[in-house]
Amino acid sequence: MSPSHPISLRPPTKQDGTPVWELIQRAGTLDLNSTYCYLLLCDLYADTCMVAEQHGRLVGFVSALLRPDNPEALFVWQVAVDPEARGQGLAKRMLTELLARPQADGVRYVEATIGPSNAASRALFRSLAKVGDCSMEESHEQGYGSTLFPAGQHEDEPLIRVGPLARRPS
Ligand SMILES: CC(=O)NCC[C@H](N)C(=O)O
Repeated sequence: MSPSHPISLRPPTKQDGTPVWELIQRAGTLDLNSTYCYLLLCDLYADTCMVAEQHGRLVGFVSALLRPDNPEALFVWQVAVDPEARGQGLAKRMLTELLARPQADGVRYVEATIGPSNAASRALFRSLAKVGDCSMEESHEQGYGSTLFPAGQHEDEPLIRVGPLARRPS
């Protein structure tokens, strides 16, 4: 896709569920969840999810939720960019715009689990920490170790925590 076509961002709707599933397949770097899971995220968690469209085609997706045990923490589940839309800062743009939503007003920490093979995501969160002038911590204890997955099926997913983010002026 030529970079000349503008990319627009918006909250998802349930109609995006299958195109998101197809995007995650194309991205090839994330756990492919069920179509139902993406339908549910796009429908019930739209306030903290984002889709990116270019020329009518889905090229980016972020799924996230406010942690039930700590509403000040936004847990970012997946960040996906279509291979043809990479190199334009789209992942950072989606995350930044997600954090700018009113629903994210109380967010002080951004969390995610990132495996060693997902260098792009790790760099994204390191960049978020730099822009936010805050720290990025990593915890294997609070993440999801490979032993929690079926034997040999998954790499470690240590928890990454960026924050504290500055409070936005009300
Ligand atoms: C931030 C991010 O994309 N994490 C991925 C977690 C996990 N491997 C998944 O794909 O759901």
